[in-house]
Amino acid sequence: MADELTKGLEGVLAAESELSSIDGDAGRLIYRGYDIEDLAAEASFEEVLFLLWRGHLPTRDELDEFTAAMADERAIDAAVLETIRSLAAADEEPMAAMRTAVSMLSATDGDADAPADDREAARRKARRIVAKTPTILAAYDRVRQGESPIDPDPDLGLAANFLYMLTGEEPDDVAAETFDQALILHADHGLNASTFTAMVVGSTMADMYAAVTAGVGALSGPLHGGANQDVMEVMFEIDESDLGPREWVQRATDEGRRIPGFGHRVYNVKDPRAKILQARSEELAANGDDTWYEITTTIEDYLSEEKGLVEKGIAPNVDFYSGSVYYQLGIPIDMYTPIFAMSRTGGWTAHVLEYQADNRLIRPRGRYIGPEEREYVPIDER
Ligand SMILES: CC(=O)SCCNC(=O)CCNC(=O)[C@H](O)C(C)(C)COP(=O)(O)OP(=O)(O)OC[C@H]1O[C@@H](n2cnc3c(N)ncnc32)[C@H](O)[C@@H]1OP(=O)(O)O
Ligand SMILES: O=C([O-])CC(=O)C(=O)O
Repeated sequence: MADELTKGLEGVLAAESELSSIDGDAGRLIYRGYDIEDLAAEASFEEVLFLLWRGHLPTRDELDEFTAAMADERAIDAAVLETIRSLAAADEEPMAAMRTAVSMLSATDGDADAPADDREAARRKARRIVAKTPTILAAYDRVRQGESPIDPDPDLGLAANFLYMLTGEEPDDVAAETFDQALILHADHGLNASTFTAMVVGSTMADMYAAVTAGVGALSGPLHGGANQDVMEVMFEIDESDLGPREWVQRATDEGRRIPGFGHRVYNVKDPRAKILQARSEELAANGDDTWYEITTTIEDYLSEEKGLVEKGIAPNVDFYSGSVYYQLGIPIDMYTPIFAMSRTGGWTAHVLEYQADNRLIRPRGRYIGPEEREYVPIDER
């Protein structure tokens, strides 16, 4: 047995998957063979979910049926709504509220008692989780602002319906398309930390709710999904500072501060999703306030030209430009990571379904470096 320790499991091959592939040197991401750029330009989030779960792009009829079935599952139980109210009253972080509410969904799932190897029941649970998560998040945001939750509109796609439930107004085409594209871009990304977490839980043949709840927890950290909110916080800090963006980043990097939204375990070049989100951010800025777009590009230019970080492979990741896109869509900052999670539920569930179909318990080992042998001393003699 190899005894080499690979800290952070970097580069360790732990599973085979047909779902997504990343070329970290070329900056390329594909879902089941389709380039992310094509999917972002042409597909809808529902089409991508269908692709991830079923393995092929849907026909028009398949997509219509699938979209309607997803829309049918959007409503959440009154007890879940009650819990959302209590969490909002306690001023819980939205990611923590999401974690609790997603876990609670199993209580009213008609398939809750199905064994984990019931593949069809697992698929239905996956669909329900992805359909209900936007309803949970929109309700949470409204309730904490003293507003009533808005019932889902089955005539709207998942992305547009989320914005509608969040704001009470049907989004215009630009907002709906931009948001749909953001969901596509975040849906899957190989064995990232939260997907791997969900897979580890799934590999015990625990159910889909257990796996996704664990995934939400893993995504919440600032080294992973939490970075998109931190990017926006940095931009506010810069906007309020006496320093310009270049001077601010210079000081921050001189102090050894990590710049959120930069660096990635797999990409050695700019993340292809960051390029697409940058273009959307630029478009939105051209028709509104360009403050945030300007700050992000200035930071990127500085880190590239002055620090050579981008050339060293510490380049913008997906979180760097999503913040300014969401901000320009009027979405509250602490909802950015939950939105990431809302999209990634698609990837988590797809990986759990795929892994469980040919399951083996995931159980690595750790090297023990504690004392070899010590004599137990009774408590009163210590
Ligand atoms: C959706 C996602 O999860 S994408 C990632 C979102 N997270 C962020 O944006 C947070 C900021 N980025 C980071 O902390 C890291 O780049 C991670 C966690 C994403 C990747 O981490 P790892 O692959 O473990 O790289 P590691 O932490 O070992 O960093 C390697 C080197 O790059 C430097 N580095 C990495 N990220 C950054 C950054 N954002 N700013 C400045 N320097 C950085 C490190 O200081 C380190 O330098 P050193 O070798 O001189 O000590
Ligand atoms: O892949 C990773 O390590 C991080 C991640 O989830 C992403 O970039 O979407």
